[in-house]
Amino acid sequence: MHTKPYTMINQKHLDLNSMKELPESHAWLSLDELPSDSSSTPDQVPVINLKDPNAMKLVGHACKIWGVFQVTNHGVPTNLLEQMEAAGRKLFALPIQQKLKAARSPNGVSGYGVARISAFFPKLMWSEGFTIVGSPYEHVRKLWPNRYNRFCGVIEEYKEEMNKLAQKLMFLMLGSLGVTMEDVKWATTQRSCPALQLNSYPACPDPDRAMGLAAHTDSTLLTILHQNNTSGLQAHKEGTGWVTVPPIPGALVINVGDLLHILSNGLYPSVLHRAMVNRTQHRLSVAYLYGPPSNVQISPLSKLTDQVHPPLYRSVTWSEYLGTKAKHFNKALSSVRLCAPLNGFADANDHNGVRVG
Ligand SMILES: C=C1C[C@]23C[C@H]1CC[C@H]2[C@@]12CCC[C@@](C)(C(=O)O1)[C@H]2[C@@H]3C(=O)O
Ligand SMILES: O=C(O)CCC(=O)C(=O)O
Ligand SMILES: [Fe+2]
Repeated sequence: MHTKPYTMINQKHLDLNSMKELPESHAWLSLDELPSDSSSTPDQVPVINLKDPNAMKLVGHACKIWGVFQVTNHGVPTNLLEQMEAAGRKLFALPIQQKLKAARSPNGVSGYGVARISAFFPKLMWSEGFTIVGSPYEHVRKLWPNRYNRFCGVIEEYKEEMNKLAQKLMFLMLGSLGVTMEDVKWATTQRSCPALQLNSYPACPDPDRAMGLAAHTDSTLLTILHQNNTSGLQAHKEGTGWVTVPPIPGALVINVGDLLHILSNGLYPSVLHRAMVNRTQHRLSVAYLYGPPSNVQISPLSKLTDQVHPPLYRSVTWSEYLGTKAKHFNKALSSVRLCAPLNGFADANDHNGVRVG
């Protein structure tokens, strides 16, 4: 058999860490399509100190205008963030054959694999991921048959801390809309079933033509993202375009997801975001995807609707919505929409298709 120019394990699982040039399967832009200049913008994603007495108002404003913001003084210990990052680094440093032992099955959610949204794009993304829903043990044991306890311990502790922060953020986000936690009983009484998504973006030989993770919105109520000290995350703002969300040591990025978009009757739009790659640095991120308990019906809060402001979305459960997202991807939100927007335009999320650059 002749030697291939890169390590191909199977069609979708190339060992990106060992590639010296960008294969066509991963080239999103051809050389003559490169954007000429990404003009810099003074518009910056808000950074909010959660100990600020004004935090609730600031969070509400950021959710309305951006759908994304960073938080400091969030209460998650820095050393836990470091431990989580180190654990992710160790996982992705394993040989590809080892990682594939914990591969996500075609219909499964947990495990190692390419971005789930890959199915909607003609090109592959320059990233690998590891998803954990529920207990991490089953999959992690396949990676380290004898030494899985430490990794799983970090995961459990991380989920615990992130859950506390997610509750605090829900309190601030809803509070800013004049909604109390009593109005949303499930938020305090039932436990949610969050997902943890570890993302790895190896250094890329041709970063201008590659895509780390294509533009998408999260299906969640909110997502808490930790990124290592390498930039790559970009958020889309109406009227401005793509804005880089710079890593700030110790800070966490908060995204508004589709379910909060629905719950807030469109007042807090879910943010379109993507991850770019670079030539020299390995980028890592860990997303805590927070949703409601899986079978609770989520619909626009009655406090936010009246005759002038009718509910814009029908009710859905998180599990139903994840199914809709898996099928319709960027059309999922508009597929549960009840009435057309007054201004006649489509949902802000309708245009996050194959466009890059
Ligand atoms: C609980 C969730 C939320 C998922 C699906 C499932 C597990 C992994 C999540 C992500 C993580 C990466 C982006 C996304 C778009 C993806 O492809 O997988 C997310 C998706 C969603 O927010 O819809
Ligand atoms: O790596 C990033 O910064 C983005 C990750 C992300 O959007 C996700 O996991 O949903
Ligand atoms: Fe995301």
